[in-house]
Amino acid sequence: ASQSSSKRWTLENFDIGRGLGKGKFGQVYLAREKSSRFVVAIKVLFKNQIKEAKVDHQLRREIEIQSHLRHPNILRMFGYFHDDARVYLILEYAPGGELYRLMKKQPNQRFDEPMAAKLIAQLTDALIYCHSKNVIHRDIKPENLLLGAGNSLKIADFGWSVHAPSSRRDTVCGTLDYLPPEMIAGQTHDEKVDIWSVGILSYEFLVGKPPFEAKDYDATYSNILQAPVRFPSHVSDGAKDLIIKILQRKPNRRLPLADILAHEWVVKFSKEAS
Ligand SMILES: Cn1ncc2ncnc(NCCc3cnc(NC(=O)Nc4cccc(C(F)(F)F)c4)s3)c21
Repeated sequence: ASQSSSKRWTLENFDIGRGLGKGKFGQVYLAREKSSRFVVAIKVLFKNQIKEAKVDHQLRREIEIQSHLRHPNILRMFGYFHDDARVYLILEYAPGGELYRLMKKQPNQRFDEPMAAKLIAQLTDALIYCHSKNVIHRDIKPENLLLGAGNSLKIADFGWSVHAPSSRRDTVCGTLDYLPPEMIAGQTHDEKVDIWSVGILSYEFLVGKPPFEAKDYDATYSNILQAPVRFPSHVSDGAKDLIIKILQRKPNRRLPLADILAHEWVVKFSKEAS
């Protein structure tokens, strides 16, 4: 396995299987390395699209950051290779697929407290590890969360990750729902942006939609900056207490990741079989 990070891979080393999903920049395929028969996922990115979007520096940073991360709740990147038109990311295969698909299949399209707490604990554990390496993910949202064996959570796609602190220059693309006030206001930000995302996801796992969701970009933008968080009546007091302590607009007031793991609601429900 040591050779895997330095070895020169080519497409000929793999049998390519079914499509696993389609991203903005390319498709992901199930694949098997021929000599070892090891199953992986391969994400194919088109060089011209990467250049057009001026994100090649982000891709290089992702590959660099991912090659040093090792955690059970972070999807591994085993290596990459490229040909004249495409870049191929060799990734750990997550047999449970995308988390949001599992959530949509649940009754009321939301998780029960034991499942939600288990996912939150794993996500928090992975982020404690990232932050210990001075890496902030910055793009924690259901689309970037996959499920490994036993519905274990896997954070994927470090395409937006940076070393803290950072003052993002690239424009935000896609949904605002998971971004904290300081990022949408284009201010400097640090690893506490990921804590905010844990709060947003905790709400979404339990309610079925993110707290500041609105009909359009401007309404979402203003909700993130000033709207109070409102909870449906089925959300327990313990869960409400946790979410309110995380979704603090001032980054320094947010519950630190270690305190999220130690919160009584998380401790109580992440141990229960779901
Ligand atoms: C769907 N699915 N089901 C099972 C399964 N198993 C494994 N993986 C899956 N999906 C792929 C998950 C990803 C992991 N890392 C990624 N990285 C990325 O997509 N990076 C990236 C893209 C475009 C542009 C940039 C750039 F340039 F802006 F930086 C960076 S995507 C699976």
